[in-house]
Amino acid sequence: MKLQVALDVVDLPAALRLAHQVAEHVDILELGTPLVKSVGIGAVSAIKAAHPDKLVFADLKTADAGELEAAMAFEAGADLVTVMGAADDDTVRGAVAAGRKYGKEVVADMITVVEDRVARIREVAKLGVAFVEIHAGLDEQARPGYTIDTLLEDGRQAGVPFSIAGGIKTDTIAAVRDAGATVAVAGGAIYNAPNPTTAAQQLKKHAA
Ligand SMILES: O=C(CO)[C@H](O)[C@H](O)COP(=O)(O)O
Repeated sequence: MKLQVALDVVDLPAALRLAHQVAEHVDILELGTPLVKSVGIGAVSAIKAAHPDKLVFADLKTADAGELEAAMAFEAGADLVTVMGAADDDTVRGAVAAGRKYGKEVVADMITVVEDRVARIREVAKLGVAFVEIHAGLDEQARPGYTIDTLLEDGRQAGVPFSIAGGIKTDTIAAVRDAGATVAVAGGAIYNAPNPTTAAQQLKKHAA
């Protein structure tokens, strides 16, 4: 299972600093949606230039104009880009078409899809995405009683390649691996840690 760090900071120096602190222990460097909105698509190029040996993931969460937005990320140097799994099928198809053109990959982010999630995961998988990200966003995580258990159960049932995002920590990452995820995404557990390097190292260790 790969470890993906979500660089959920809002300025480029902070993103470069965090990437530098954790790169040794992670496989994928994700530019979080707020970072891209704050800095612009050029942030993708800056992270890729600093870490050409890492997969760079642009979390655009595209909701429309899939081909155009995915192409922007790939032109900037992204290896993977997200499109909303809740978007129109043609938006997902458009992003996938851009992926084929650039030889890069598209991930369907299932954030906000809660009802019939397994059925929608299977539908978007057929549209040609590399994998789906089964995801509880920060607002959902903040609700009382939140756990990642339903994400893991849907991953087990879906029967397609998936990643998990939703507040993964050192005490839950092994369950993510055991559910069969190809990628575990961790944001807050790393960027909120007193020592992000140690946090990334510990997550990688618990995922092994
Ligand atoms: O895309 C995101 C929020 O929409 C986050 O990057 C993702 O949820 C990972 O961060 P965390 O581990 O803090 O949940």
